[in-house]
Amino acid sequence: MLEVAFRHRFPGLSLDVAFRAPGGVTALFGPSGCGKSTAINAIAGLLRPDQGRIALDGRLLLDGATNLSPQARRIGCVFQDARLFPHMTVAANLRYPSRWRPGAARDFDRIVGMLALEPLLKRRPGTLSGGERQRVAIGRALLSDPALLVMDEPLAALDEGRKAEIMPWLERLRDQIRLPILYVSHSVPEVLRLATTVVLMRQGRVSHSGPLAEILADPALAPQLGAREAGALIRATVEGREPDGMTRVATAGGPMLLQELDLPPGRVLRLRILAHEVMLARAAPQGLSALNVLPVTVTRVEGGLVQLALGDERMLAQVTPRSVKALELQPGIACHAIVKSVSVLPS
Ligand SMILES: Nc1ncnc2c1ncn2[C@@H]1O[C@H](COP(=O)(O)OP(=O)(O)OP(=O)(O)O)[C@@H](O)[C@H]1O
Repeated sequence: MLEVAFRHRFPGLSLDVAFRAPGGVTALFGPSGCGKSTAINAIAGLLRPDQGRIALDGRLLLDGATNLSPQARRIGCVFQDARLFPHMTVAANLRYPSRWRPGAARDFDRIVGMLALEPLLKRRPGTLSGGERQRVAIGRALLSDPALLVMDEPLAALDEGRKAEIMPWLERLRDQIRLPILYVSHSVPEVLRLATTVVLMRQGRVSHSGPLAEILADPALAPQLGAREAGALIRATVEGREPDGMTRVATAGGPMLLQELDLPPGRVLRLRILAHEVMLARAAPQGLSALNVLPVTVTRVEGGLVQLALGDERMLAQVTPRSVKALELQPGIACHAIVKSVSVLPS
């Protein structure tokens, strides 16, 4: 568990940042200039805030009397620009952290294998692609034997192809190494794929934080995430294949049909249902082409965004203010959510 609380004043911005990051991937999300990099720098020991307390797994990194050096904090950093040493080979870059952490050398082969760095070892950073450089930067951060990895927009400088190349490595870090990661991003798709917890920042402050699914299903937070991205993430379990090839899944609100998925029964998935792909009806609709109609109860209405309870999960529907009135949508009203399209994310 990372515990962060600090204040710092820059000429144009006063920061007052407080949050906790449990295990898994915590995404620090917010508009440009809100203070995300400053928070990362304070945690990594690259900036001393005016005041504050930062602790990692109960180990004090910073308070009025303590200010551990970046090396002593056991935090591996990966930035947007890989920040490799240009005059050193990839192997020498990777071995660099073992100067102050001799134990890290033991993990060299394992991490080189995991990130498929073997073919790059003799090359210099200038000869690598952006994606390869980031993979080396991730390897170097892991070889410092960190207790936490902080990544400040590690994919921002890469094109879509290179991003797609790196993403599975990040998922492996999360799922196989189980290293806690603090991940700064502007990108909702990245956050959706990687994060377990989200910390939303605005103008130097944390406005909200919580589990990813909870943050996504909060209609009041949709403007901060981007209106087009408003929508929920719900769990589903593959049940089986229908005779026409469609896949039947179980959700908290009952069964749903998805396009053909080559996945065995029992596999757990996450379904991304965008608010503008959901229509609401007070009576059970008949003669619809949409396949998925789920019984839901309205839990909140914020403007045109309606939060719905689907069993113990929450989803969102985007409707017009006129429909809110016409359907008399208010908390407690039972209705039917017609889901026009769903995208499937791995669990
Ligand atoms: N060393 C500094 N001196 C003065 N102001 C600074 C300094 N570092 C950052 N700032 C200011 O503090 C604010 C927060 O910057 P920060 O880099 O933390 O934002 P950010 O959320 O990471 O932005 P981005 O997403 O664009 O990287 C900005 O207004 C920035 O100009």
